[in-house]
Amino acid sequence: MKNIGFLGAGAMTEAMIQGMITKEFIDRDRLFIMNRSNSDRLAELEEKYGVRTLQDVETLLKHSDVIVLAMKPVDAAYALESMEPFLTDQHVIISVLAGITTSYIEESIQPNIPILRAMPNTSAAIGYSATAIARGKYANQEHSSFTQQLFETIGTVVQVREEKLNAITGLSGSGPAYFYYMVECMEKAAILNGIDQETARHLIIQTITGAAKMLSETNNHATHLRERVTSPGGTTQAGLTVLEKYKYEEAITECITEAGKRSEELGKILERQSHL
Ligand SMILES: NC(=O)C1=CN([C@@H]2O[C@H](COP(=O)(O)OP(=O)(O)OC[C@H]3O[C@@H](n4cnc5c(N)ncnc54)[C@H](O)[C@@H]3O)[C@@H](O)[C@H]2O)C=CC1
Ligand SMILES: O=C(O)[C@@H]1CCC=N1
Repeated sequence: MKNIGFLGAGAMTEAMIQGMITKEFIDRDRLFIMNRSNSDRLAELEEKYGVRTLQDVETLLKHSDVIVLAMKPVDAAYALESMEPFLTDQHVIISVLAGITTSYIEESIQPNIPILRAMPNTSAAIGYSATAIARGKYANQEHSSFTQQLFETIGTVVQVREEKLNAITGLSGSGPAYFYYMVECMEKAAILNGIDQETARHLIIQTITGAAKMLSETNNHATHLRERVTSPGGTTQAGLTVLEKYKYEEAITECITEAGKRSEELGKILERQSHL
């Protein structure tokens, strides 16, 4: 059994540890978390999940076989630099950082350390992440399998080629936020139309959950399911016509494309800074 150390105690780390603990993938005392500065946050995670928290990178690396990079992409260069003196050929690194390539990480640290890049999402907290993983050049099948097993404790996993990961980040890494935004808009619209917030919230959540389950459990295509809701000349058609008028498809396409481009940009910014 391996020990897992997290650098970064933010939203994504919390979602991952919550999922792993709930699914009993690993004993709590095999999880080590460190943060750059916020000791209140570490105390909060320790209290909530019974995980072990640490203040310095040397101790974290000493205790961990697998290191999960979970700071903001902009903080990655400093994090890698601080890890470098304490890394050994026994470590495996898993990065969930948007946009940061495995080759950037490989070049920043001593050679031959296996790097896996993963893009989960925050639904990891309840075991519903959609995670995509790719391996860097020093990672082998065994490393991929371990990483897959790890992320399967917090949802589903697909293995992809690394060049797909920026687009996937825009799609499913950021994806939950698009649905939350839609729910926010639907709640506001419901209230505007005289429905109280509590009733609206219940109806919307059940509707979105039902639609997701129809997609996954009936295996029908979204187009077919949409058509079955849409009676000719009925209410749905009236609503969808407005979405078309406001270029809904174009908005969604641009949203996912831009998010993916931003992922690529985040990686490039760091690479440029490192070459300065
Ligand atoms: N939030 C999300 O939905 C997802 C986030 N990600 C990726 O996960 C990473 C973390 O995202 P969040 O948790 O949302 O960010 P966050 O801002 O909530 O947390 C990042 C944490 O890392 C800490 N940190 C910074 N430098 C550090 C260092 N050198 N050593 C240790 N800790 C350090 C910060 O103090 C902060 O608490 C990002 O790179 C993001 O691209 C990936 C998938 C989904
Ligand atoms: O917004 C972000 O940059 C991160 C990456 C995917 C989801 N959240």
